[in-house]
Formats: sequence, C-alpha cells, structure tokens
Amino acid sequence: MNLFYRSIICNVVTHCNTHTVCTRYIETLSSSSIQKRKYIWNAHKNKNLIPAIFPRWVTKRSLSLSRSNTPTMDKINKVKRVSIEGNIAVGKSTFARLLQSADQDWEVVLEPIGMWQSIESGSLQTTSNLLDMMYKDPQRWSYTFQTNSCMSRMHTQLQPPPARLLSSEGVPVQIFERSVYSDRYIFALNMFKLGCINSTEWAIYQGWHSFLVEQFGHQVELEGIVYLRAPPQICLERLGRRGRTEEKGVQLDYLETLHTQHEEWLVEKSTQLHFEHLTKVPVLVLDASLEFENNPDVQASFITQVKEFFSRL
Ligand SMILES: Nc1ncnc2c1ncn2[C@@H]1O[C@H](COP(=O)(O)OP(=O)(O)OP(=O)(O)O)[C@@H](O)[C@H]1O
Ligand SMILES: Nc1nc(=O)c2ncn([C@H]3C[C@H](O)[C@@H](CO)O3)c2[nH]1
Repeated sequence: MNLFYRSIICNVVTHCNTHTVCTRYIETLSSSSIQKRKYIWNAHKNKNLIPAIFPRWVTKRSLSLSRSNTPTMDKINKVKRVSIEGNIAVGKSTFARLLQSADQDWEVVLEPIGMWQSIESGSLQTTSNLLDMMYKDPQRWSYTFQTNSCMSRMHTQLQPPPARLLSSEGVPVQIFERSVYSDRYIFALNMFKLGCINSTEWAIYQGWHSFLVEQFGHQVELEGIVYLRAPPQICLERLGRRGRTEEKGVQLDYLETLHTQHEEWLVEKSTQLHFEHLTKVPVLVLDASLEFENNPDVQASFITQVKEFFSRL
C-alpha cells in the first residue's frame, strides 16, 4: 500500500504538466471514490485551483522520489515517523531541540508557527498575524486558523527525510512537533466544543481532513507518539515565562480544556478517531512537569526512554 501511494507521486512528477498530473492522479484513486474523483476533476477544471492544491504538497517529496529506485524507497520506508504532542508551552520545542542534539539519526521538524504569524495577503505585500487574530477573536478566526494550521502540518508531514537519515545504519526517525491528528483531535475539536467553530464549519473541517488523510495514506501516518504530560498550571507558568505576545490572553481554563483533549485522546483513548491506523499507534508518556531544561540526569533518562521506544516501533 505504501508503495502504491508513493508510485502515484512518482507518476505525478514524471508527467509534470498539470493536466497529466490530474489525470494520473484520478486514474489511480480507488475505484470506490466516485465523489472524490468528481471533486478533483472539478478542481482541475478550475485552472487557478489545481496548481495551488496538488503540486505544492507533493513537489518536494516527489522530486526526490522521482529520482528514486526501489532501494531508495526501501530506505524512505525505513525512516520512522513520530510526533511530539502536548499542551501549549509544556516544553515540546525545548524537548525537540534536546532530541535533535542527542542522535544523528533523528531529524526534528518544528511546528511552523512563523508561517501562522506572517501570512502574506494581497498584492500590497502586507502580512497578517493569524495566530494573533485567532486569539483576539476566536469565533471569527478559529476555522480559518485550523484550515491553515492543518495544511501547513500536512505539508510538513509530507517532507522527505534528509539524506542523512536515508543512509543511516541505525534507527532513523523523523520527529514532528504536533501533527495533522492533534490539529483535529486536540485543537479543532476543542474549538468546536467551546463554540468557536460552529457545527457547519466542524462538518466541513472533518470532511476535508478525512479526505486528505485518506488520500495521502501512509505518507502521513505515524509510527509513534511521544506525549509530554504536565498539569495545565505548570504550562501556564511556562507560557508566562516565555512571554509570546499573541498568548497574553491565554487563561488557565483554556489550557485545562486542551489538557482534557490530550488525556482523552492519548491516555484514556476515549476520543472517537476516524483512522484505523491511528487507534493502534503506540504512545510514550513522559512526565514533562520535571524541570529537565537544566538537569542532565532527567535529560539522560528521557533520551534513554525515547531510544528504547523508537527501537520498538
Ligand atoms: N521541562 C521544563 N522545565 C522548565 N521549563 C521548561 C521546560 N520545558 C520548557 N520550559 C520552558 O517553558 C517555555 C515553553 O517551552 P517551549 O517553547 O519548548 O514549549 P512548547 O510546548 O514548544 O510550546 P508551544 O505549545 O507554544 O509550541 C520556555 O520558556 C522553556 O524555556
Ligand atoms: N487554535 C489553535 N489550533 C491549532 O491547531 C494550534 N496549533 C498551535 N496552536 C497555538 C498554541 C500556541 O499558542 C502556538 C504555538 O504552538 O500556536 C494552535 N491553536
């Protein structure tokens, strides 16, 4: 199945004009997805839409795959994909940097927050800070924010592993800070529960999220999740110390709702998931309330646990 999806991408690149891209893609979709074909075909007819949707998501990964032969695909498939999940300011980026320096076979991909803070809008070369807009007026901007954050996460998860990982003799791992899954099962769901995303927006979000995750198949699947767990009160203190301007209005109750979402998805497993593989992904829970930043003993213990976890995936 993995090779199946990856061969689609190779076809896309080999025939790089837009018309062929669409035709090839449509030909290779599963025979039961009539509706999906119609959707893509209609998109294809709108000449402005297609270049914006397909090639940007597939280009980077596909360029490397187009030159690839079966041994290279084997190497790509050997790279495991893991996400780091956890509440706001729990220490994911700090932990990710620690992992990056711990092992040459690990490649960390941080959350693209800079993109959300600086969205190019219009021809006047102005930028909008969507993160700020979302925090200031969540009712108005949450759906837009989730659309953008999920697209950027999708893009991130489709990036090919660096050459260093492909030539690794050990256990190469791509580590993503959050994922298309936390986008839906933590943030978007939380915003829906808080009434910041209405039921129509929620239905639309879920529709395209399922569609995209299913179509990209194994390329966006994770082999493991590391959950950094800490009480919301500790996250609030760290958030305050970090002092990111957009987050000034974040209150404890918001962090508590996000904490509940994490617990339901990753510990209690009571969140209703829509992807079979996701229900089976192993989760490593680490006690992130420990002040590990300046404590080499805690750091060493975390790295040992992570290494052991990765080796079992
Ligand atoms: N284990 C820790 N102990 C004490 N302070 C920490 C710890 N981990 C992170 N910090 C501090 O907490 C703040 C938030 O950390 P960081 O930016 O890594 O969080 P994050 O989870 O990546 O946040 P976000 O959810 O916004 O992406 C930083 O100031 C960092 O120095
Ligand atoms: N609403 C909402 N949806 C998301 O998918 C999402 N992902 C991250 N964030 C916020 C948390 C931090 O302030 C900041 C950096 O993580 O961005 C999000 N907010």
